[in-house]
Amino acid sequence: MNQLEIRKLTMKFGGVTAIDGIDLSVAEGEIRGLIGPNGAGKTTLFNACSGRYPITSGEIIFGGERVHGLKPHEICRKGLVRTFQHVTLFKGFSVLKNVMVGNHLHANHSYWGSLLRTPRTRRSEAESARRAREILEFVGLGNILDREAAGLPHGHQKALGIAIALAAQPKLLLLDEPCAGMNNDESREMIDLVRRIRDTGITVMLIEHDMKVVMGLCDRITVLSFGTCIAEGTPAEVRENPEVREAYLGSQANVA
Ligand SMILES: Nc1ncnc2c1ncn2[C@@H]1O[C@H](COP(=O)(O)OP(=O)(O)OP(=O)(O)O)[C@@H](O)[C@H]1O
Repeated sequence: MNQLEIRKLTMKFGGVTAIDGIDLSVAEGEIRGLIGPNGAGKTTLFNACSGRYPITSGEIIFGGERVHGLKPHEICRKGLVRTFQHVTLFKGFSVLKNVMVGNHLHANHSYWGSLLRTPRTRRSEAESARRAREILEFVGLGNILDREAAGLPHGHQKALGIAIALAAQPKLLLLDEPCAGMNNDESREMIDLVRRIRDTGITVMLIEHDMKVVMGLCDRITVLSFGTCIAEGTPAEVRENPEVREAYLGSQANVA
């Protein structure tokens, strides 16, 4: 079943058409890659799906429900959760606290409960800490719970960004360049993490410029160019597609 259906989506910024009538569907349980030369519209598509920017026209259907027009936190609560290319952490907080803040979205305590620290709130906070530990264990940061987020190496910051997103209990996770700026070892760990996330039943759509990562990790790939979808298929199909090769000619990226 398709979990995400984007129909005739158009996104305009003043005179610039960043997305021009795109149709795209993502099946439950797949890892989908979104690639394309600089300025193709990839980030704009993520921003549209997550409610960051209002859409100009078209529809975004998630789990059978229209989500365009909803606020970012409402979309997030429905299970469509994104990470950012540049990790946004609460720098002064510990690793654990960062994930607990992410958890808060689904926490089961009221404003007054938080203020008065009622027994129910304390139970709920303990549960939130337990879940945060579990998620951090899962992403490989279980041994640095008390470290301050600001001082973490790049690979760990990226993993923490994903842990925060996982705390929001996604059904579909949008990952913006998960391997950007990583060395080979960090990239390998990230690829393994994305696969394990999918194995827990979460669908993944990711933007990534590193073709080795995209081709090795994704079940299917959608290729954007100048705001339109020029190809979609398995990594092998996309690699052989002449239009895709043409779109990348002259750019630094190589559809290896
Ligand atoms: N907030 C905005 N205001 C004006 N123009 C924008 C805005 N966001 C994106 N654009 C324009 O929309 C087009 C698509 O940009 P977008 O960032 O989505 O591309 P991209 O495929 O993510 O590129 P990159 O790989 O370089 O990140 C570009 O021409 C960009 O300048």
